[in-house]
Amino acid sequence: MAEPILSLGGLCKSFGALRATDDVSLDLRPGEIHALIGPNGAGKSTLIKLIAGELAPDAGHVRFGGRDIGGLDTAARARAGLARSFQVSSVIPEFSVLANVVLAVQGASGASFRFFRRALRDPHLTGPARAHVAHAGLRGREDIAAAALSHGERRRLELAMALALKPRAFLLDEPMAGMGAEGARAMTEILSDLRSQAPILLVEHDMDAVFALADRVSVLVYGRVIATGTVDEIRANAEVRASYLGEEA
Ligand SMILES: Nc1ncnc2c1ncn2[C@@H]1O[C@H](COP(=O)(O)OP(=O)(O)OP(=O)(O)O)[C@@H](O)[C@H]1O
Repeated sequence: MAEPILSLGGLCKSFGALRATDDVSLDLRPGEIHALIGPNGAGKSTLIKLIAGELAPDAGHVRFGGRDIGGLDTAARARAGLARSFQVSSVIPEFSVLANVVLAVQGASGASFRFFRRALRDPHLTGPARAHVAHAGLRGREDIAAAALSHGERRRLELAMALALKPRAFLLDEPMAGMGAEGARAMTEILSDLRSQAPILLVEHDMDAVFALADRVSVLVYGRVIATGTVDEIRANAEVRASYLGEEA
């Protein structure tokens, strides 16, 4: 089996007396979508923050690309290839889709922003930017101002910008949130393709999307992983059904 890109071992985080993360160990392997599900307050967002470096664990480790990244701050983790999308966004609303992605490509290359007009004509920047736009499902929307995009398209733009960082793994916190059925279906297709670029740790409440996408699912309840398995295994798991999915699953 391929070496995991991301692995968590014995992670713990308490807020006062509350154990939000309780001895969590799981991993993310190349090419997969690993979904993290669980009831409200189960600790999903806390876990994502521990991985991204926004919170420090009380115990345990986060390994990424074969090394312990516990000592790295959020920015250093992002530079190392851990892409966290849909939370912080540097989209410039007045700029076109392509210009926003060109800026992201330019930023990722470490170049200065002074010659932005020239950047928009530089094929070394526009070539990759157009490819990221296409991968994120926005082909044909390159010249539209970001401000004019629908909510779902804006998320796709953020994905395109995240791709510019050449991520080695995605942490996606509720990418379907606030989308209608059509938007969620489109995003499901995009994420399905995206896993070939970099594996995805996906926190999502939309169970249709999770069951359609996930190669593996981990179920968090009260900060603990109560089960990890394929979609079929998770649907058949009596403890999961009792504590989370209910009988309709
Ligand atoms: N900064 C904080 N200080 C105190 N308690 C916190 C803090 N952040 C989270 N919690 C608590 O930790 C628990 C886990 O919260 P978390 O947001 O990680 O859950 P979640 O699974 O992401 O929930 P949801 O599905 O509703 O987004 C909750 O009981 C929450 O109230």
